[in-house]
This record gives sequence, structure tokens and C-alpha cells, in this order.
Amino acid sequence: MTVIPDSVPLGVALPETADSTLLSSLSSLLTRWLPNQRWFAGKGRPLDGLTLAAATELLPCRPGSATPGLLHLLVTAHQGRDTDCYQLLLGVRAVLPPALVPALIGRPETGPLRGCAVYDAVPDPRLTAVLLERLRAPGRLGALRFLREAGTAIGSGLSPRPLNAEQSNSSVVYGDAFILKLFRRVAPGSNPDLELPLALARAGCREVPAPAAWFESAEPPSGGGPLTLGILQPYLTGSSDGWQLALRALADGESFEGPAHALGRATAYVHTALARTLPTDVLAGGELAALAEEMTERLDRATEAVPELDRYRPALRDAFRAVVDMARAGHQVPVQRIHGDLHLGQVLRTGASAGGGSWALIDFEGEPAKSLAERRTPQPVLRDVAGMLRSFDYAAHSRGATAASRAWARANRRAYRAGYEEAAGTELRAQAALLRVFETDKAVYEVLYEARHRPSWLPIPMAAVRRLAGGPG
Ligand SMILES: Nc1ncnc2c1ncn2[C@@H]1O[C@H](COP(=O)(O)OP(=O)(O)O)[C@@H](O)[C@H]1O
Ligand SMILES: O=P(O)(O)O[C@H]1O[C@H](CO)[C@@H](O[C@H]2O[C@H](CO)[C@@H](O)[C@H](O)[C@H]2O)[C@H](O)[C@H]1O
Repeated sequence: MTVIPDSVPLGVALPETADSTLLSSLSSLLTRWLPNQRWFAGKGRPLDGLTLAAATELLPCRPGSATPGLLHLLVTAHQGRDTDCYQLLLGVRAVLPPALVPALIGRPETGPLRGCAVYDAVPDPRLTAVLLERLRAPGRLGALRFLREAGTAIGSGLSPRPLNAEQSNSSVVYGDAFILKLFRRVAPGSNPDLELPLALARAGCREVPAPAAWFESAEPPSGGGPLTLGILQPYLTGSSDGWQLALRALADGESFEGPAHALGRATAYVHTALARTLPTDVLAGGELAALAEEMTERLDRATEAVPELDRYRPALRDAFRAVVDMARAGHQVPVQRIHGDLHLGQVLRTGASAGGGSWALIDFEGEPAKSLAERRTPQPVLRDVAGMLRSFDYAAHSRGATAASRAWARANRRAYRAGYEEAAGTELRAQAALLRVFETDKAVYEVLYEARHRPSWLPIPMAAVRRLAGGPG
């Protein structure tokens, strides 16, 4: 791009004049491409337009050059009154190799990149290698700041490959040693997916992969703090996620109670370490009433999207009222930072083939639909426990709700609770009413999630809603 002098090697913020020409030339291509991405959060609503929040050239983009360029953009998507900021990493080449053709976004007809192939850079190892180099050498580059945890060794020359998982974000694995998670929808303020694992690792908790390096963008003029953009952490080679393992055990007619028990213990260790390291509080009186109100509102929103929920609404509202009764009876509920969206897909088991195995919790972002402020608010630990209990129910139902699969789910739920109680030193039985409230709230969340993302899965949380509302399961 002509605005960048040859002498600037890497990472420059584009001058504002270049920003506006750049975006106007890319705008129509990105407006078509963005809504089709798995991670685009505003599906089903028209995209009215895009504005550019920040642009940084990580590798020079020169039309006609044989070497690829790399542009880092933060763009704001406008949908009615809603705005969301997305992180885009764009490759720029004169000629696109066949392997990268599926990543093509388009060829701008005007502006500084006229005629170049502009594409999603995540599948291009030549470009993602640059990100690792930047993370190895902390410092500021244009609008971006690269940081590294003291005392971590990050090797050079590790070959990158994109992780081909259905994800809310995009990840790149480097030589099976590290994984870089690139957040797609970003917001000002520290992302709990960095904040919590960093605090846990620094506190010596071994149940999370420790962040090794990360990068962020400067605080926007509207405030709120820097935006967390990407996190590099050790790649747990040979691990399998809990969802795959549970389904395999179910299909093979094998018990999963040992791993479920260990998972309960791992969850408790993480909770205990979080309570030791980060602020805690208690909810009482009006705050408990507000919690019930929040759950009721979520139920009302879900009912608007899934009218089938309406017949269960009175019973579910009654269930939430248990929290108001607790408030009236003068109960206090401890709250602390938690995982926020714990399920079998968020836990990785390593070393299982050697007979032992240990669990690691990943993806501390919280429920994707909640704002960053909501996700960072201290919560009762039972929210996480309930999430995992629901997940055993999901696994069983995804293979047909037979008597055997239901018994399998019950046994694993019991084992998970027992492991948790043992390691946390708490009696979950004494909190059964509140645990049921959180399971109910999670099932309502899942109804809305499935209706939006995977309608064919809707019967799974609907069956739970029916059961929790007092009907047959
Ligand atoms: N440290 C890790 N080691 C090995 N695999 C990982 C690691 N972190 C994430 N993964 C893999 O990447 C997938 C997506 O990671 P996750 O943090 O859940 O991203 P997203 O928020 O985009 O869903 C996980 O399901 C897991 O398969
Ligand atoms: O992993 P994410 O943070 O993107 O979480 C969202 O998607 C999950 C599905 O991938 C969804 O989890 C639900 O389905 C799981 C099986 O696929 C099941 O194990 C969970 O118990 C169930 O909640 C999660 O709710 C959603 O936030």
C-alpha cells in the first residue's frame, strides 16, 4: 500500500486518510462476507454497514508484490441500533494459491488494494507465522500491543495450522506446542478468557492451560479499557474433549463415572482457586430477588422465540421464586468468579490413554450472548455445577432418551456431584433447591440457544424443561 514507506518493516497504524479509503474499498466485500461467518453474532438481522475502528498493517500490503501482506482490522458492524466490533485478519496477495481460494473475500475494484486478492488470513500459515513472531517479541505495533507472561518460553519457527473446529472464535495451532485463540467479536475490557486463566495459573492452579502471551488493542476513545484480541496458550496434545469422551463411553456401554468424578474434583479446584484469588461477595435480599427477576426475564425472552415454552412458564416462574423465598428467609448466597458456560465441550482430558488422565477447563469467556460486564460479575458456583449436570443429560439424550441412557446420565451426574463435594468440602445436597433453579435457568438458556443455532437439538433442552416444570422427563 503506497501510504506505508518501505523503511517501516512491520506493524504500522495506517494514517486516518488511508483508513477511510481502505474501508470504503473493502466495505461491500466485507458486508457480504461477514454475515456468512460462523462467528458472526448478528445472524438473522440485516447488516446496515461497517465502520473502521482501527487498522494496522502487520506485513506491508503492496499491490503487485510477490510477498503476501497482512492487515489487522477492527470493524464495527451496525445492525439497527446494535453495534458489534469484530476482529479481522486479512491477507492480501496478487495471486491466491489454490489452497487459500476458499478463504477469498474478494478483489476490491477501487482503492489502495485494487485488484488484489483479499482473504481471511487464518488459514494462511505464512501470515499466522507472523502473529507468533509478534507474540514472541512483546511491544506495540500500530494500534496493537503484544504482551508475554514472564518466564514462558515460546519457540520460534513452529508451523501454524488452523484449527478446523466449529467455533465462536478462530484458533491456530503452532507445531502442536501452542494454540492461539483469535477472538472475533471483541469489546473493551479484559476478556475473562484471559483474566481467569491468568489469575488461576499465577495462583498455581494446574486445571487450566496457562496463557503464555496475548495481544490487545488500545482502549477506544469511548473508554472501557483495552480490547483482548488473542491468547496464546499451551496446546494439550493428544487431549480429547469431555463431550467426545462421554459420547464414546455411552456408545461403548462403558461407565464414565470415574472421569465424571474427577471432573467434579477439577471443577471444585478451579472454583476454590478463583475464590482465593479474585473478589468474592454474597447475595442477599434485593440482590437475590434481582437474580430471580433476571431468570424470569430470560424465560420471557426465550418464550417469545419458542412459544412452545409458554405452557411451562407458570411452573418455571414458580421454580425461580424459590430464590425470592430464600431472600425472604434471610439466606445469603456466596458469589465469586466462575467459568460461566461450563459443559462437557469445555473440558479437555489429557493422558487418559495411559490409564490416568487429568482434566483441564478451557474457554472461560462465559455465555456468548451476555455482555462482558455481565460475564465478569461474580456468580454462585452452582451455576457452573448446573451447567455440567445439564451436559450429562445432553450427552444421554443426544443418543436417544432410552432407560439405559437416562440411567447413564444419572450415574454420571451423581459421580460429578460427589467429586465436587469431596474437593470443595461442601454439601451440594444442602443446596439442592438452588441447584435446581440454576439447572432450570440453564435449560431455558439452552432452549433459546438451540432454537437460534441448532433447531434439531431443541427437543433435548425442551425435555429437561418439561421435567423441571414437574412433567414427565
Ligand atoms: N489448550 C488447548 N489444547 C488443545 N486443544 C484446545 C486447547 N484450547 C482449545 N482447544 C481446542 O479448541 C476448541 C475451541 O476452543 P475454545 O476455547 O472453546 O474456542 P471457542 O470459544 O471458539 O469455542 C476446543 O473445543 C478444543 O478442541
Ligand atoms: O461452547 P460455547 O461457548 O460456544 O457454548 C455454546 O455452545 C454449546 C454447544 O456447542 C452449548 O452447549 C450445549 O450443547 C452441548 C453439546 O453440544 C452440551 O454439552 C451443553 O450442556 C449444552 O448447554 C452452550 O450452551 C452454548 O453456550
